[in-house]
Amino acid sequence: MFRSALHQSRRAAARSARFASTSAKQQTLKERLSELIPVEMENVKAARAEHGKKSFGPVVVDQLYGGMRGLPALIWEGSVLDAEEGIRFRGKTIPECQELLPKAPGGQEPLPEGLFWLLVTGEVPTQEQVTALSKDWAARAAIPEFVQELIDRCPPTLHPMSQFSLAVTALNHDSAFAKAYQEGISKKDYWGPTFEDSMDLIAKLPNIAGRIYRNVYGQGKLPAINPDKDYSWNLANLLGFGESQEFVELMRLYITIHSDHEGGNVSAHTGKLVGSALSDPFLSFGASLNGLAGPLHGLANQEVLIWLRKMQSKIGENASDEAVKEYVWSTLKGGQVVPGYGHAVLRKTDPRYMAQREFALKHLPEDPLFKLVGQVYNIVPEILLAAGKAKNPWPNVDAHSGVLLTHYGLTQMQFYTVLFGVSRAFGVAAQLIWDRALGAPLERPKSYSTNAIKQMFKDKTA
Ligand SMILES: CC(=O)SCCNC(=O)CCNC(=O)[C@H](O)C(C)(C)COP(=O)(O)OP(=O)(O)OC[C@H]1O[C@@H](n2cnc3c(N)ncnc32)[C@H](O)[C@@H]1OP(=O)(O)O
Ligand SMILES: O=C([O-])CC(=O)C(=O)O
Repeated sequence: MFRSALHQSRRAAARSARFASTSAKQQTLKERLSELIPVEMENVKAARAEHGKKSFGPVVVDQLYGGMRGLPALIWEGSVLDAEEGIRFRGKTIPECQELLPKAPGGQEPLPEGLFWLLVTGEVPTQEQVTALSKDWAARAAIPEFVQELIDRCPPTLHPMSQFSLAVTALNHDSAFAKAYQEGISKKDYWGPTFEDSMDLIAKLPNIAGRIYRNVYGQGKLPAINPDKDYSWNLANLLGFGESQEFVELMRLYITIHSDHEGGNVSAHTGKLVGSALSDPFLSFGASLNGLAGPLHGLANQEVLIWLRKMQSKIGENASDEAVKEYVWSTLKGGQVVPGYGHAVLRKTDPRYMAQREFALKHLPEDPLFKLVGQVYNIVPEILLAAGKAKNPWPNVDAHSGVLLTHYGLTQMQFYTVLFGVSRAFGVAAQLIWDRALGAPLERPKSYSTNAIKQMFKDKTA
C-alpha cells in the first residue's frame, strides 16, 4: 500500500513535469512551485509511511561531543554532499550544472537564476524562465531608505559581514511572512509569503553588498540596477566591475557554486533552525550570515588570502617549495589551521575548488598568486597527512576563491565572505520555502550533560 502511494505520487510528478514542459514558457517559478508542492507533500507522506520507523544505526556518545559529525538529523532538499565526489545540486554535479543551466548571451558560465530554479523545483528551467527571474529580481532589488541609512551609518571599521547581517536582519521590517502571521495566516499558506520574502531577500542582496563595498572602500556612488541585465552582471556592476565580462562570468560561476552545500553546514543549518521558529526569511538568513562569518566556515576565504599574503611577505614571491613547506609547518606548529584545507564532510579535493581552478586555467593561467595557490596545493596535503590530525588534507572551496577576486582587482579580502553570503542565500531560501510548504516542525533536538551521560551508562557495559 505504501509502495503504491509512492508510485502514485511519482506518476503525478511525471504528469506534472510533462505539463511543465508544454507550458514552461508561460510558467513563473511560483506557478510551477504551486503545482509541485501537493505532489511533494504526497511524496514525503509516502516516504515517511514506508521508511519512517527505519533506523540509520546507533548514535554514539562521541558524536554528541564531536560536533555531531555524521549524525543523520536533517532534511535538506536542494543538495546532497558525497564525501568523495562532493556536492550535487538536485542530483546534478557542478560540471553538469555548468553544461545544463541556461547562460547569458555570449556567456559560458551558468546563470545563478537557473541554479535557484533548480534548487527550488528540481528542474532545469528554460532560457525564458531564467530571463523572467532576472527581471523579477531586478524589479525587487531596491532596499528601504532606512536600511540604506543603517548601512551608511556603520563605521568603515565594522566588518562587512556584520554590516551585511545587520542590513539583512533589518529587511524583516517589510516581511510578508511576519505580516501575514500577525494577520492570522493559515499554516497551509505559509509557503506563499515565505516565497515572496525569499525572492525579495535574494533580489536585495546586490544593493546591500554593493553599498557596503562602496562605503567601506570609498568606491563612489552606487549605480542603479539595470532591469535588462542578469543578477550577476548587476552585482558586478554595483561593485564597480560591470565593464569586465570576465569578472561578470566569475560572479556567475561563484554565485552558482557557493549557493548550497546540503543542510548540515553552519550557515544552512542555522537558517533552517531559526526558520523553524517561524522567524521570517530575513531573520533566518541574518542568522545564517553570522555563522558564515566564522573563520572555520565562510570567513576562510578571507583567511586564505591573508595567509597567502603573510607567507609572501615572510618568504617572498616565487619562493621555493622548501620555503613554502617550512611556512606551512610553522602555521601548524603555531597551533593554527591552514585556511582553505580540510573539511567536516569532504574527503577529496572539493569540486568547487576544481571549478575555480579550471576558470583560472582558462582566464588567468599566468597570474602569480594563482601559481602560488597551485604550489600550495602540491605541498599542503602531504604536510597535513604527516601532521596526522586532519581527516581531510585536501583543499576546500575557500582555498581558491580569493585569488580569482584579487586577479580582477577586488583586493579587499574582508569583503570576500559577503559574496559568499550573497550566494548562500540561494540555498537557504530554497529550503526555507520547502520547509514552510511541507510544514517542517520546530527544531528541538535533545541535549545531555556529561553527568547525565555518565549516569545513563553507569551500570551498562556498552
Ligand atoms: C565553506 C567552508 O566552510 S569550507 C571550510 C572552511 N574552513 C577552513 O578552511 C578552515 C581550515 N579547516 C579546518 O579548520 C577544518 O578542516 C574544518 C573546520 C573545515 C573541519 O573541521 P573538522 O571536521 O573538525 O576536521 P577534522 O575532523 O579533520 O579535525 C581533526 C583535527 O585536525 C585539525 N585540522 C583539520 N583541518 C585542518 C587544517 N586545515 N589545518 C590544521 N589543522 C586542521 C582540526 O583542527 C582538528 O584538530 P584538534 O583535534 O586539535 O581539534
Ligand atoms: O559543508 C560544510 O560544512 C562547509 C562548506 O563547505 C559549505 O558550507 O559550503
